[in-house]
Amino acid sequence: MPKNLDLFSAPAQSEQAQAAIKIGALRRQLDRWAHQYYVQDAPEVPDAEYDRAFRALQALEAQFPECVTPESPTQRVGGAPRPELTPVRHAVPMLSIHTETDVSPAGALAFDARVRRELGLAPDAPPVAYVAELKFDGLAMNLRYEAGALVQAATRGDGEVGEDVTHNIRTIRQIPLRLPSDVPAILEVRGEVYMARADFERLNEAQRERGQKTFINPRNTAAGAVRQLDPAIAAQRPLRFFAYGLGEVTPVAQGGPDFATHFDLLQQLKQWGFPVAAQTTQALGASELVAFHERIAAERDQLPYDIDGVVYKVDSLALQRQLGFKTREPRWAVAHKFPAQEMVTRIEGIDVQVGRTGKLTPVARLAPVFVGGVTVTNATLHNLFEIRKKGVRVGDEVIVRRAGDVIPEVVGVVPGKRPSYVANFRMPRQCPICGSAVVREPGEANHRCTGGLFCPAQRKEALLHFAARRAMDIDGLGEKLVDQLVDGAVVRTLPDLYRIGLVGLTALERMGEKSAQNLLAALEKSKSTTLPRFLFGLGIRQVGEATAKDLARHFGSLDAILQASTEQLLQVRDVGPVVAEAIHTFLAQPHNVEVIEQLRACGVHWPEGPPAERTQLPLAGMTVVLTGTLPTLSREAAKDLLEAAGAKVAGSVSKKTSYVVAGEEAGSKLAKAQELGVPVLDEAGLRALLGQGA
Ligand SMILES: NC(=O)c1ccc[n+]([C@@H]2O[C@H](COP(=O)([O-])OP(=O)(O)OC[C@H]3O[C@@H](n4cnc5c(N)ncnc54)[C@H](O)[C@@H]3O)[C@@H](O)[C@H]2O)c1
Ligand SMILES: [Zn+2]
Repeated sequence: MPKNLDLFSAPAQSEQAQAAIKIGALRRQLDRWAHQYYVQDAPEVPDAEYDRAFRALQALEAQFPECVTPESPTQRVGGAPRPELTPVRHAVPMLSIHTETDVSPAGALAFDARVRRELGLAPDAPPVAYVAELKFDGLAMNLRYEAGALVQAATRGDGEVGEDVTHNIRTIRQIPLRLPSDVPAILEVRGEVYMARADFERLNEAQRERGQKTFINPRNTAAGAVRQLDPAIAAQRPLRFFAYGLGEVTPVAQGGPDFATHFDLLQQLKQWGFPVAAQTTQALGASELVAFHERIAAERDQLPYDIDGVVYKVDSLALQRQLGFKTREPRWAVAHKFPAQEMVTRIEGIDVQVGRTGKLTPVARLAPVFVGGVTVTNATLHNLFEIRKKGVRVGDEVIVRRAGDVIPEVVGVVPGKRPSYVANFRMPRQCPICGSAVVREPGEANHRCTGGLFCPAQRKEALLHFAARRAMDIDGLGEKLVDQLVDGAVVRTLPDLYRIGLVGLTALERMGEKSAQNLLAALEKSKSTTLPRFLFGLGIRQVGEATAKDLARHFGSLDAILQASTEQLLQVRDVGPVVAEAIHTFLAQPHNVEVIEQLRACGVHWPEGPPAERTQLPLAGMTVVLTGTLPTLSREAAKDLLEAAGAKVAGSVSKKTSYVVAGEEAGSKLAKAQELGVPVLDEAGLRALLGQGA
């Protein structure tokens, strides 16, 4: 195409005008995001998204330097301080750090090359000494000590003026309030306040249980806590600290410390009682920086806190001074990032998974996204309430977080990107695995499958629970064997357990004839049980050992329980509406009743009696304490017998104790009984009391 010289006589002009429009748009976008991030502690987009726009702006400004203004986000640090907090002017500005976003070793090579060039080093000059550190993902803090006492803690703010947050920082145990006597008169320690991942997960778990809004990530949670007005709230958020540098310090001429290297300075900080990350190390030349980056990238998931990269600093403080600063960043340091732990992607669908305990978890199917170093296609949405709170719908662009070995989760929706109308997600009313009714108990955030024993998703858990010592007490039926039995389709439901024969068992891998015989004997023995153990073993939600005992005592027989209405269930001691409803729902599922009938048909049996309402139990009102080892009865068995007879079994002896049953090696409880004059029985005496003869 021939050039039209007339029409394009001023191409630079229009190109620049176009660039100016783009620059304006990027700055507005970045300013909005930075406000949400730095001032509100509630980012709208992941860092990777912010960084991309930031780099686009930097590239345009590099091309059109006349468009650069001091207000541009590329020329400034952080965000405006919160007006409710007292402003603090930093004695030494708190800067940003130049970021190498190239996650390959090239990032370190580029930094080393720049340092060498700026120091005017010849190509054959020896390698530069660096310190390699972790880049903690928290918020920067300046701790000012005067005469060894913490007098002020301030955030970075816009780098010149930060916020006074001393009231909150005092609640962080890792930050010393007093320093040893050898510290300089003025000492400002700089470092990062952060929240450990496990603490963050626990905090969110608690929020979820209370049906309250969850936090997006540890960084913003830590920043939000530090910038609270109320120190009580900050004190409830478990915050931690790592030191990585200094601010103002008493000058050498006035007796201040004279460090030669950054590394020496960090060692001194450690001595004075500040936490310094163990990974911090000296590194010689670009090759050792690359090795550090690789090593930490591999360790990153195992670290107990989030890092978003590593930081390299020129070790010699003299060389640092020689290199100096650019507008917003030192020339002697660089941040070398790792793959982002939060990314934006689209939700293509929402599936529902059923866990081992019957909990239904909505899981987002995602357009594949590279996050936290792996490609992620699914992320948990936790439960229906989380979905509603976050306003997540299919088709939405969402922020996905994957940090450490925590399962990837959807933390929020990117606003303003929703496609045309999409219906709200609904929980299925039937379990997607077994078709049983799905319920949500009052006050619970989670939906659950009521299938219990019948639900394949819950089979292994149900079998283990049934076999447990306090339930049917099937010796030798542990996790590994249950896995084998279920995975090999040998056992589908509880009654199948009593149908496996020697042939079926010895066919299993690693199962010798002797162990098979032992298991069969244990199964046979378990058939003779008690009603409370059997009820507990069924794994009905809300029915623990104590409730199982109350139910058995109250109704006397299984059939009476099976026929009980919710109202009748409510008459049982300690059974409230939630428990009654759980029992009723369980027993209303025909397949659960079927399992019970089959177990009885297999020979599982227990002594039954008349309901407690009509007969006064022989030991009602008595309190008995067990101590020492009885000749034939186990502690559990003695307790079962006593409770079945209406006695209460207590853990300590008092004046109100009716009897102490003492076996061999009885200790202080026996002594106490004698001291208080409480009657003491041996096993024979116990059996007599129970009316079973000696
Ligand atoms: N998601 C958003 O909307 C949004 C908005 C604004 C900024 N951001 C994010 O904030 C970051 C940019 O902010 P920045 O200018 O504060 O730079 P930066 O956070 O990338 O680097 C400077 C900071 O690193 C921290 N740091 C951690 N370990 C350190 C160590 N060992 N030595 C020294 N400093 C260490 C300090 O707090 C320091 O202030 C980017 O990651 C950006 O993505 C995100
Ligand atoms: Zn189910």
